[in-house]
Amino acid sequence: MYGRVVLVGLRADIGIDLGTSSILVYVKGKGIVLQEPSVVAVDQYTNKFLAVGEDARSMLGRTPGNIIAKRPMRNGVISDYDITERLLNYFIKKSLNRYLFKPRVVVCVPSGITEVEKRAVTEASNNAGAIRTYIIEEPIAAAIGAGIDITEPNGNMIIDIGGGTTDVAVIALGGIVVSSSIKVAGDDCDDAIIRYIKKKHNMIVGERTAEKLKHNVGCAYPLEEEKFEEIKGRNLLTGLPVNISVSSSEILEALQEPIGEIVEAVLSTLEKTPPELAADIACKGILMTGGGALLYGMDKLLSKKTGIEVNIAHNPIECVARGTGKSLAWMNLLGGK
Ligand SMILES: Nc1ncnc2c1ncn2[C@@H]1O[C@H](COP(=O)(O)OP(=O)(O)OP(=O)(O)O)[C@@H](O)[C@H]1O
Repeated sequence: MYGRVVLVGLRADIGIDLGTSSILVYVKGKGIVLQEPSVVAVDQYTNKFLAVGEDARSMLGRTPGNIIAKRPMRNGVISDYDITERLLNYFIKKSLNRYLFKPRVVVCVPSGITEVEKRAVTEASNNAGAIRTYIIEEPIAAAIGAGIDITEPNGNMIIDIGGGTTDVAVIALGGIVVSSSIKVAGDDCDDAIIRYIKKKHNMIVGERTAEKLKHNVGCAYPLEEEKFEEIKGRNLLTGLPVNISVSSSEILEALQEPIGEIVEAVLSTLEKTPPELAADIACKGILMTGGGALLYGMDKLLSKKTGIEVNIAHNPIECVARGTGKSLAWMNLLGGK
């Protein structure tokens, strides 16, 4: 589905969804050409990249002493500047095989990030090879990617649940009217599962096992039929490897805290929404994007708590990248640096 784009003699404009969990690259005229986990494996003595993306992800928690597999983005912002810059450079080169001019790049960032953090993203992108970098906020990109006409005067509510951040925003007339961005999302759900398994089963499991449990039997709302998943880990007391079976209702219990914070963010954003726009949202419903929207029952739970219909966008993981890509058409309005 994804492939390298050969562009010779053209300016290549690209949109990048620089996510905590994954990086998606959109090339103007081509669509999404690349989607990889935002993970790198680095030799800590030579500082050399040993693996990037999917190959590096499979090394998480399994590397020998001299290699570290890490995510350079944490909670939606750059936690390791140098690695992020090199990662961007790698993905820009990988998505554009040959081009004469340096690309103009639109990078999508969470709505809550500071001016200093925006500057860090812009610098990392420019140093990675962009001739000019434009910033777009995640809820706007998510809404465009989900096919919403953001310029209309009606209010639209978007909930984007990613790996590191959850962005909740009410959009009207092309701008964000009220929003809230919290550093609680999919990764916190994985951490909550790790803590729960440790406390309840005296067992240590890694990030990947926790994420697998979340994907396969995780839920935010009780399932009609209980599901089970076998997992492997290490017993805390004996230090020996063990297998256990974990049920969906256990994961439901484990996720209470992070899910509760996401629900709170949605309710507080609704409380701050001007009445006319709130009425539009009540009529049209709320739209969810991001990988976290795929957690079973998240839509049902939010619908129950808000009393408003909640829908999941088509292909929610790609929405932000698609919207970032579509915004390339009017990037001059974004005022890049
Ligand atoms: N089927 C699924 N069920 C539950 N969670 C899922 C599912 N598929 C993906 N996710 C979760 O979605 C999250 C990643 O979503 P996404 O790719 O939208 O985030 P991101 O853009 O990288 O992060 P951010 O926007 O916070 O920087 C991960 O936590 C992942 O585990």
